[in-house]
Amino acid sequence: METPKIAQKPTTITFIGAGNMARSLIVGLMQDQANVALRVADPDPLQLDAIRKHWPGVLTTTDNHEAMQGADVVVLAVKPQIMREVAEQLVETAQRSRPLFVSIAAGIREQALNNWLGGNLPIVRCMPNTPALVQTGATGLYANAQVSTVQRSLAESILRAVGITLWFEDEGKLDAVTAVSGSGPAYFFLMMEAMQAAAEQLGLRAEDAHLLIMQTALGAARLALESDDLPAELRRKVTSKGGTTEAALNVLTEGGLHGLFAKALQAADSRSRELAAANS
Ligand SMILES: NC(=O)C1=CN([C@@H]2O[C@H](COP(=O)(O)OP(=O)(O)OC[C@H]3O[C@@H](n4cnc5c(N)ncnc54)[C@H](OP(=O)(O)O)[C@@H]3O)[C@@H](O)[C@H]2O)C=CC1
Ligand SMILES: O=C(O)[C@@H]1CCC=N1
Repeated sequence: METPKIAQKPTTITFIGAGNMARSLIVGLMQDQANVALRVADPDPLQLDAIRKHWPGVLTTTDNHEAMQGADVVVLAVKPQIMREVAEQLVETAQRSRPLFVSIAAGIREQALNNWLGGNLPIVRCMPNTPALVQTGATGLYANAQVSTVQRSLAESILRAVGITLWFEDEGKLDAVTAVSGSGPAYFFLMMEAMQAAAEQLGLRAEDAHLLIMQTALGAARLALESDDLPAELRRKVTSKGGTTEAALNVLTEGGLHGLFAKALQAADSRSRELAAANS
């Protein structure tokens, strides 16, 4: 006879804000079939309708306070520029119910957020990325001193349901994480766009170019992840002396690709710090 499973109470997770990043996390979590009950609050009823249509089990509301009632975890997923206004409206509910807050906002420091929410609350700051949508996300996490061991595991299990996680003991490192993996998918998408345009200029049909580029990106990422070789060695293995790859790579290096990436990531890191300074 099959042993009956002990039904565990699902963890209630409330999302404040149902934009691009929150939806990636929500879809990833629903696909993971984790034992969670999701609630989502957003001012846009159309946004909420779209979520309910796909996931009828998700409770949606335009009222942030209602969504927070009895939640174990509250994910703050609004733009950094409006985080203060949103958080200050939640003080009463936050101090009464004291859930674990998880902020995904770029730049906003834990100390500032804690002050806006009334103080002395457990807060995990994290920097996820949109590939969470297909459970291939990468998230950097930082916990303040009020976060218990159980809450730390809880935050980690939520983000691990949609990809890999990495803890940082120094909150300042999250600016670099934002520049590398938070914004990172956009760099690869831009490269795909550029390769697509170039491939079409070479005479390939759009759909053929698209398929070749996507599979090559996937193959390169999987190879780099699974191989014992570092990317530099994998690159060398593609590059025959006097061949086609060498011709292309010369153009990219002479065009200053390394310097461009250094400047681009520096700009993202600086912007994250600026957002922190403007909201401290
Ligand atoms: N996009 C990404 O790849 C990543 C984003 N982040 C972070 O995630 C956060 C959200 O970014 P993103 O998803 O891109 O932005 P979006 O603008 O797509 O999402 C923000 C959502 O918050 C809603 N909102 C506005 N005001 C309120 C309010 N008072 N209460 C509840 N919800 C509200 C917005 O509604 P409306 O549109 O109607 O104003 C919108 O749906 C940011 O802090 C960002 O730094 C972190 C990692 C990656
Ligand atoms: O562009 C942004 O500010 C957010 C944070 C990382 C990705 N998107």
